[in-house]
Amino acid sequence: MESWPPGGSGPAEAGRRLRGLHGADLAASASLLSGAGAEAGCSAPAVAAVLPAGGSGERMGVPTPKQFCPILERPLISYTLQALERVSWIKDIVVAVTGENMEAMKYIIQRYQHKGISLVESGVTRHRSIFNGLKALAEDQPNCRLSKPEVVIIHDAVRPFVEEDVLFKVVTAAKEHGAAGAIRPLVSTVISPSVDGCLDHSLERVRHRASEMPQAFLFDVIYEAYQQCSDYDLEFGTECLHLALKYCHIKAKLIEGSPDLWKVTYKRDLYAAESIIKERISQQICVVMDTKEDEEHVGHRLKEMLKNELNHVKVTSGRDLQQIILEQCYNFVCVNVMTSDFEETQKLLNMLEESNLSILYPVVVISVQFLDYESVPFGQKMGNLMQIREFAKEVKKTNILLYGLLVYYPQDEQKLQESLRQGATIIAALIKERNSGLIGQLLVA
Ligand SMILES: Nc1ccn([C@@H]2O[C@H](COP(=O)(O)OP(=O)(O)OP(=O)(O)O)[C@@H](O)[C@H]2O)c(=O)n1
Ligand SMILES: O=C(CO)[C@H](O)[C@H](O)COP(=O)(O)O
Repeated sequence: MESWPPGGSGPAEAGRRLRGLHGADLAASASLLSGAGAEAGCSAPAVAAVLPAGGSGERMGVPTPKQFCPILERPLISYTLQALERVSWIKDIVVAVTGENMEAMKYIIQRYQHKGISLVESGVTRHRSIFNGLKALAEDQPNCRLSKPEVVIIHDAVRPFVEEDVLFKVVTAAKEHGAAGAIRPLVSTVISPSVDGCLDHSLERVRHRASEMPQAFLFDVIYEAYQQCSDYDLEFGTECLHLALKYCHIKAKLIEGSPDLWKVTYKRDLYAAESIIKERISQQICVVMDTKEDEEHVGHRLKEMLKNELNHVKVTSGRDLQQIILEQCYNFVCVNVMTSDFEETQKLLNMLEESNLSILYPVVVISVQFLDYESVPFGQKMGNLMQIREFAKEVKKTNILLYGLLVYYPQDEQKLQESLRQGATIIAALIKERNSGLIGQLLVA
């Protein structure tokens, strides 16, 4: 059985999971859930999640249902699954998809190595899809391989940025109150039009909230509500918390959620989601050198320049590459001062390929060479460096984006400073943009 509070597995995983959880919240919730014994790692409530993913995404206005739209070449739903499956105390995840998309969903699970996912057929409305997911978890179903959880999380497949802390809060609150859901302040005021298209009345914005996801329920409460509810509710309802109130008299606890919980609905939301993901995977850059670092070293100076250029980003040295890969750093700058080939870059690429790091996100590798006209003739240098195109094509197959950067290395200190600054700007742009159209290019600073 999983230990509670969450985060009881391997150190790297645990570190990742616990980010964003606050000690006081954890302690309070742990004791709330289980009485004494929080410090000893007491038993967790059995928690499962149901993800409705059977919609057609009409408002998105593209033929592909939005949950399958690619973001950095990976379907949106895979990000949501990733966010839920990394939470160790969620035992089962049930995804409701249309029969038509069942095979595509199976492929996504296999391709991105998702674990603990069960599929059920969705219904013609969101409520019906959720009900199908709940049925799969209920005890009274024949041939059911899933076990009935104490608490069930309901979360839209198209809300990829759900964090463990909000899941933890809704589950904890559901255990106490029977139901709980994330809310956000309203962005716009809600008004009611009359039949003639004129304003009937408007709501006082500060007194209302937008209901978001995730929501969590005692399983028996929400299952009972779905069993009791009318066809009208199943057809036109949009709020699970409302069903718990209407049919089980449960007043849901409302939990303040983060702005990233919004539901991907329109095309612009895909662009926003892509930007958030790019931003998140660009927070750490590992600089690998082909020589020992010292302060005067041109590679070291480039690294310092990079730190100045990206002052919110963690720039580390690649001394322990295995560890850095394990910590999920997605950006590598391979600085070649002593050599003018790709030996070091190739070693790094091999390690990355073996690690499978790039299964979920594109990994950027920038191979930096210095151009000193006085020691190596330009033509000879270029001849070597053009091989980068072939390497780049090869590693692109495993989702590694390889770029080349040639930094001019003049004797004049001021000019050198300028080309290092330019190099750092190019590196920052390549990492931020992750443009697969530019792979294999040799950019010059
Ligand atoms: N019959 C349906 C309809 C919706 N959903 C899911 O419910 C979530 C939230 O619904 P919504 O944003 O409305 O999705 P769509 O119905 O696909 O979008 P639209 O209303 O624009 O058509 C989505 O993950 C969607 O796939 C579902 O499982 N089954
Ligand atoms: O925001 C929500 C919480 O209640 C639901 O995600 C929303 O109601 C889904 O409804 P629709 O399918 O109409 O977008």
